[in-house]
Amino acid sequence: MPPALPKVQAVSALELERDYVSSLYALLAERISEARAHRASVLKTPADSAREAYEREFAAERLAKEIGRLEGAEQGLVFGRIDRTDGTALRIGRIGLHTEEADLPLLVDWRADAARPFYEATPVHPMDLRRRRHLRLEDRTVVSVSDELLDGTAPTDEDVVGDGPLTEALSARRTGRMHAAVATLQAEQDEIVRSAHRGVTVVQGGPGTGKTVVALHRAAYVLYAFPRAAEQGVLVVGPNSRFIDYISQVLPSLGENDVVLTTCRELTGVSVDTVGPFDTARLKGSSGLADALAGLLRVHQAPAGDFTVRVGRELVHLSGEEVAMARDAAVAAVAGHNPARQVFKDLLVDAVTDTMQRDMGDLLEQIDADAERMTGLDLDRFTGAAQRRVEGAADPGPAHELDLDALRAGLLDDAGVDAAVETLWPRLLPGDLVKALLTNADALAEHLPRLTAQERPLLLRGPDDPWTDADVPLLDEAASLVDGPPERTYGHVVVDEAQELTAMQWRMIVRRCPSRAMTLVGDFAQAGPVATARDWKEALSPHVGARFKLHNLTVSYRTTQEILESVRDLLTRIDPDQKPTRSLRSGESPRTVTTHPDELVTAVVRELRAQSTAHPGELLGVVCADTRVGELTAQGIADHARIVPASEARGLEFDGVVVVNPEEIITTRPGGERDLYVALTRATKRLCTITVQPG
Ligand SMILES: Nc1ncnc2c1ncn2[C@@H]1O[C@H](COP(=O)(O)OP(=O)(O)OP(=O)(O)O)[C@@H](O)[C@H]1O
Repeated sequence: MPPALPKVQAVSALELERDYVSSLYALLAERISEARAHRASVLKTPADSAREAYEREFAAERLAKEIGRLEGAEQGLVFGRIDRTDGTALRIGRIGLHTEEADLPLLVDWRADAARPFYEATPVHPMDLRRRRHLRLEDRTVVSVSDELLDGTAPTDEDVVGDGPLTEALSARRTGRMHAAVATLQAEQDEIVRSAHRGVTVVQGGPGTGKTVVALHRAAYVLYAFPRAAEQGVLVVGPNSRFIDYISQVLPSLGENDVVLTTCRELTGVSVDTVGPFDTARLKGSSGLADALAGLLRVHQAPAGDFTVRVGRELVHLSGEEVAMARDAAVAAVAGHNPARQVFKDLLVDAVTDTMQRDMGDLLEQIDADAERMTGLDLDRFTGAAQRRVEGAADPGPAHELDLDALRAGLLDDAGVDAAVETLWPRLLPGDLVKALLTNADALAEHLPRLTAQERPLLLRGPDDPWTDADVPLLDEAASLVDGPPERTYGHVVVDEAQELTAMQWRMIVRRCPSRAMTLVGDFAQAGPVATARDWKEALSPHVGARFKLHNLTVSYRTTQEILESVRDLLTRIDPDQKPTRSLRSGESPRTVTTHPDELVTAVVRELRAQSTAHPGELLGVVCADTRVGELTAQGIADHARIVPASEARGLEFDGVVVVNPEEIITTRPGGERDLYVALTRATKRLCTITVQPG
């Protein structure tokens, strides 16, 4: 018989918390209806001018965001409570809630400084806490509480010392969508999330060590704690749309809807749906392509030569030196070929008017001098005095002065001048620049001299070939060279699975983050075949030198100890320097099933059936070689589990995973052992590998 007392304690603590939490929900509902009413009244206000209409829209949009923020926080609104040794208590939740009457907030936002001890206090450093309490809610009701006593005192009637909430969170069933870990963020994660460091933060760690958790909570923290960065916006970049979908609910559930979540492919708005061969993609990812595009651009910026333009009946000539001066000044004045073209044109027109003025002056002086020589009269004085007598006007100045402003304006509008400028400095489209490089073997040879003769043809394409994935960063590079820096930049950029980025993709990302405030998380042991860097230094040094702060996460919250052990040899092969990760969890030993090639699908179905019968409701994933997806889908595997091509498995997780034909995963893409390592580390509970025995 369990002792009666703890049960009574638990019920009373639970009821106490239930009352408090329901009053918080009532307050939240009030805030939401206030915001809705406010928005409705703003929208009803008549606007007498365009400006007023704009202001009204702006206010309504701000209120819509506020409503979204409040609604987003509804699920699991409150999850913690800290009791200080001075007897005061604070409730910790997804957002803060205050009333004017109360001195202390009724609910403290998890990112507020006051909430820090909830994450960081330990029995060794209790941070003036007596107790940390976790609340678990279902819908809007507290269903359990669990306390940790931190000051060494013995539990009293009001404490409920139970199973760790982290263990509970980790063993919960997966849903196919990532959830916020805000209630159980661990101290080593919290330290990174809450760091005051504004530069580049790098987080590395093995599979399941919470890198994505840290990245997303960091994004939410930045929005809360760094108002300038928040104002400029936060961008989160992930490896593919499947992953973006997987993480898409985390930030809204933390009350943050204002983050742009995207992939490199979608960042530019160029639409592509073709993936090129790996060798080509890897070459296109190298930074040499940026130099090549810049080099090729210079060919289109008055590389040499003089400039002659017809003005009326005159031909005006500028020397090669004058043209070069205008070119250098234009390039220095403004970023982007097309904007600089305008400056170049202005400078040429200035030079033309100067030349005309000079020539005209010379000509008139020559006429004056000839006339004086012949007549002995000072013609300037003579004509000036005569004119004054006629008009009664003041001295109009030297007779040879031109109306320079009118001349300049006329030249800027002149089609002939524009055509002459166009031959020296043509207007360009970004795609034209990329095509000019990739469709021309001579341009490739000239601008990519370091590539071997075998490599260069891999880059050649036909003028009408569709753009591929690997062309997107080239088009983006070309856009920045041609039109100047991107219009939309961000105050903070978060990159997940950052090991996947090529040098050209890094350039794309960094270009959008002028402040270089970034949180980058990844694991180079999981790098795919196109990744160009082998470590953070190589990836980041072109952009920030050695100025980045590196954190290591060493505890896996996903993968069981047994699974980690089963991939240890593989890890040593693909990344011998990587420190082994330890897991908080243990579970079943991974299993291997061997089957005949013709029986592969049957074996997969049998395994999935067995798993779903033994563990109903659990989320199952089948990871296979990309080339195998079609067959498994056609055979109805998707009725039992999610089918994930190995190339898109990074970052995802399932309760149970079936890895289909590891040999095939290894051989389908270059560096396939890394794909296999990723595939084998996706399960939270159960891993089964189905191998094929030839013949
Ligand atoms: N503090 C935490 N509380 C609860 N769950 C956590 C915590 N930290 C991590 N997890 C869970 O552990 C799992 C793995 O976390 P996450 O996906 O962030 O790891 P990762 O390092 O990004 O993995 P990968 O290298 O495979 O991309 C997720 O289900 C996540 O929710």
